[in-house]
Amino acid sequence: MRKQIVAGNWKMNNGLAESKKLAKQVAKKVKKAKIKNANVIIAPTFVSLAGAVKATKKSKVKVAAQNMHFEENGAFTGEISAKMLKSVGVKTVILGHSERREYFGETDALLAKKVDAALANKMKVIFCFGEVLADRKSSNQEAVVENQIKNALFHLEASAFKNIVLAYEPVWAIGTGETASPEQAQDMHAFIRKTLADKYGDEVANSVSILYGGSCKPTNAKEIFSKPDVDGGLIGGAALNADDFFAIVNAF
Ligand SMILES: O=C[C@H](O)COP(=O)(O)O
Repeated sequence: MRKQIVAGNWKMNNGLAESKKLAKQVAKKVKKAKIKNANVIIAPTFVSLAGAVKATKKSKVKVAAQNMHFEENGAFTGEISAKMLKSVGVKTVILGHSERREYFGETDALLAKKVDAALANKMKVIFCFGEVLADRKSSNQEAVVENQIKNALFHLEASAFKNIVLAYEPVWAIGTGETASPEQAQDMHAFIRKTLADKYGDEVANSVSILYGGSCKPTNAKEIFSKPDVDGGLIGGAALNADDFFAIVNAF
């Protein structure tokens, strides 16, 4: 059975104290509710990772980074490597978020290198992709998504997918309040699974969790998560409030 996952991407929000507080609140709620069927992940900024790891130590909540560099160390001012993330207890990293692609020029080729570095360091990857509004309007969304996946991931062996979670995030739905409809999400997730199956076979395709991201809220999560190929969510704004985030976790 595929893992059901709800991951909160805190983006550039919260200092250390707020991050520790929110991490503790999430951990407490997950523990109290004895959540078994959903894997819960939070992704604070780099400066709060160690604090969040400590704050969630006795819970099942995992901590992820929002980005990393593909090199181990060296003259890369402002960057953080996989080994550094692991040194503070972080074993999961979000790669390919549309904000990284748009504002920091991250390309599929660069992302392929980051994915390789994360996997070589035995980290888990939440790999994001998705089309912009113009692609959707021109019915080009499947071709765009297929290329993003192929370019960054299809050099990998099938076994690598044990450590990869995919996150489909239509850019037009991120932070806009405009969610993809459950049907749009399902159609795309089924297409993504077929793309994987064509290359790696059904066993791999059916084992990879595919998350939906983009204005996912307590009010719409249940309907989106009820679709057969949607295995959870990558949550932005609603992950900054413990009650809202937990309501989404509880949507399973
Ligand atoms: O990584 C999370 C996504 O960008 C979704 O953000 P949002 O829930 O604020 O739309």
